[in-house]
Formats: sequence, structure tokens, C-alpha cells
Amino acid sequence: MPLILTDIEGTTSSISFVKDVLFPYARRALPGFVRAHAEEPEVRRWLDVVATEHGAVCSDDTIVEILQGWIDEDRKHTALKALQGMIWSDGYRGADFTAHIYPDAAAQLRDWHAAGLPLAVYSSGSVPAQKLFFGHTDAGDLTGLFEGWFDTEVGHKREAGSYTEIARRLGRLPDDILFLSDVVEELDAAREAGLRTVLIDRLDDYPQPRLGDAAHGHARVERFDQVALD
Ligand SMILES: CSCCC(=O)C(=O)COP(=O)(O)O
Ligand SMILES: [Mg+2]
Repeated sequence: MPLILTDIEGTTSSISFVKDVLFPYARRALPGFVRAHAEEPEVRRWLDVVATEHGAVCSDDTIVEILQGWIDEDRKHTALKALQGMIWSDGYRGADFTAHIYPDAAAQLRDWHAAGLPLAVYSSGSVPAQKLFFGHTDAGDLTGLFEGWFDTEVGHKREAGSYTEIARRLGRLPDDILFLSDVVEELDAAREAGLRTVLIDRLDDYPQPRLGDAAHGHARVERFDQVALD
């Protein structure tokens, strides 16, 4: 039985929840969060990464502006993702929102887990953000279904080496892992590393079905219950 490795945004869950709820929440809360927590080592560490990348001495206000710009560009930068995760914690715990999950994804993940299939997550969202997300979904707390959590600290999702590293950390051969994602470039990288791949083509997120050449030769389904495991 393969291990199922799943992406989040556009795969288990809608892009609009991330873009229209999570990102605006983080954008709004960022200035107050930085004012309140900038001297905490785990926060300072990531603010300093942003300042170093900016290449000039900059104030925390400037760092906030840079981070807000990255949110607007949907940059998958590890420092931004770590800070977003800390900010969303307040939103989930204060019940400002729950995380969207497609009903077919929640049901199939539960069924695979019940059948003994190992499950893991690989998302650009930080591991703490992933755990918050699956801990507060519309379908309840799903964290117990997963035995592995990976973010861009293993590498970026469009690089084959990231998938090789995930397989190594999971102690599995690459072709014993089935990766599910909405992004063909991520699936290309996973296939290059030897993983099996399925394009989850959510028509709510991608109204033009990615058929033929657009699917880059990856198996393509529209829902989790259509994923073939062999
Ligand atoms: C972990 S939830 C937040 C989602 C997020 O910030 C993100 O960038 C999602 O990207 P993905 O790799 O899951 O498509
Ligand atoms: Mg995605």
C-alpha cells in the first residue's frame, strides 16, 4: 500500500479559502502581531531573515510592508509562511473561521486511514499552520489521520530534491509514495524524484479542466474518491 502525500490548497481545500480568508486575515493582523511579538526569538528569527533578504538595514515597519507585499504576490517564502502560521493560530482558536476541506477529501482521508493507509502532508504552509488547519476543519479535527508533515524547510515544491528528501525522511522508496496536488509543476518535480502522482483537478478552483497535454501525463481526477491506488 502506498503512502499518500497530499498538498492542501487547491487539493484537499479550496484556493478561495486560502486567498479570501486566510491571507487577508494575516495581512490585517501582521502590524499588530509584529508590534506585540517582535522580540520573541522565534518571531525575530524570521523577521531577520526578511530583513537580510531585503539587503539593507530596515525597521520592523518596513519588514511588515515587505511581508504584506509578499502576501499580495502569494510568495511561498518560508519566513512568511512561518509568521502566517503564528498569526492564524489566533484566528482558529478564537473561532474566527474554520478551515475549508472538500467533503470528498475529508471522507476519503478518513477511509484511507481506517483501511491502514499511511497519510502525510506536504504544503507551502508551515508545519504548525498545517496542524492548525487540519485541527480546525469544517469536518472537525483531522490531525490524527496524518503521520508525516512537511513544509518548504525540506525544499520548494517545484524541486525534485524536496520529494527525495521526504521519501528519505519517511523511510520509503519514492515509488511507494503517491503525491496528490493541484499544481502540475509540483507533480512534475515529484515524478522526477520517482514518486507516483495524481493531479487533483478541482473545477471549483480551476474551471477549465486540465485535459490532455495540460495534465503533463499525470493521472487526473476531480475528487479524492476517484484516486486509484495501484
Ligand atoms: C497550511 S494552510 C495555508 C496554506 C498556504 O499558506 C499555502 O501557501 C498553501 O500552499 P499549498 O502548498 O498547500 O498549495
Ligand atoms: Mg496546492
